[in-house]
Amino acid sequence: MNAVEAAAGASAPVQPTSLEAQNVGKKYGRKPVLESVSFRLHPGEVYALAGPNGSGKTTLIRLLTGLAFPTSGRVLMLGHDLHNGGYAVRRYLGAVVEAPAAFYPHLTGRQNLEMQAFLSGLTNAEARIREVLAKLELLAVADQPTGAYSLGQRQRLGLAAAILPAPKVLVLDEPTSGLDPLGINKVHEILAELAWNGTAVLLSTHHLREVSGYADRVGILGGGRLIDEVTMTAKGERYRLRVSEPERVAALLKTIPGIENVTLRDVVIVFEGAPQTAIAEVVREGYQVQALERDYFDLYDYYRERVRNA
Ligand SMILES: Nc1ncnc2c1ncn2[C@@H]1O[C@H](COP(=O)(O)OP(=O)(O)OP(=O)(O)O)[C@@H](O)[C@H]1O
Repeated sequence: MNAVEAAAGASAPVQPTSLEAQNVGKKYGRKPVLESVSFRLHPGEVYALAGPNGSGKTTLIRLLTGLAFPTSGRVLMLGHDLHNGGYAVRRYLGAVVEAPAAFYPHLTGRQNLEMQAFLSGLTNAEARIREVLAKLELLAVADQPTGAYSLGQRQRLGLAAAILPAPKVLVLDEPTSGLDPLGINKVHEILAELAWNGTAVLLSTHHLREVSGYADRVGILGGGRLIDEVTMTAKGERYRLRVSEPERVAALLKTIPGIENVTLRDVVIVFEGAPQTAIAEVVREGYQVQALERDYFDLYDYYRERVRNA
């Protein structure tokens, strides 16, 4: 076992971080496109990158996959510096950058995957190729030249090629662009399943509501900086409260131990923590409670606010 295999966790008791950006920056000429971006991704986690057009998602993905060099900082894949000596770990990477991926148009989908398998050193890949074609619902067109594929079919073949060698790290730039609604769902299902089986998945996306169902963290890029990182699994239970004097009650709630992140949205108070504690105190202080309900976290709303206020 060589050092790379050891780092990839072949028999090591503790798996290293799958993918890590450490203060990554990128300039084109004098223009900074990314500044000091840091995050970590572990095996089995899904990290979604969101951000407005031009915020730097594709640039970051090019750096994370070794297609471009950072101007500052470094990228670690499976514990190795991807741009400095750690080139061999790329064999554990599956990626689609600048989708849809390019294919030989005169070859069929299956032949393109056979070529990919050969280049990746996969032997006896026939069954695996059939498996990924079935997973991406491409068996019906598998023996047609890819030059005749629709955008959505090429997009799905790109993902099939990326997952063919069962990568430990999967990085995808907008894998659902150009897909119909059922295709979008299918791709998200596949990514969730891959993560469930241990693959670390990073994707850039504009489909916030879909990824919020299974992403562990969502990084929000704005103007080349990671302006926020939302941990989806740790989202506390939140409540919406309507009362007679919202501003005073919001101020009161902020003083109660265990009640956190109190905000006022117009006349509605949103807070995290035990609702019984909050209501008991509000009533004791003589305010009238008009309504109390669960506030489900909406990543899209949160993102809109965050980007607007960045
Ligand atoms: N090769 C390049 N040379 C100069 N500037 C570049 C280059 N590539 C990207 N940029 C600039 O970097 C910024 C970020 O671009 P990038 O494509 O990474 O954004 P994005 O978030 O992926 O956008 P979109 O959502 O539209 O795909 C843009 O201002 C873009 O013009």
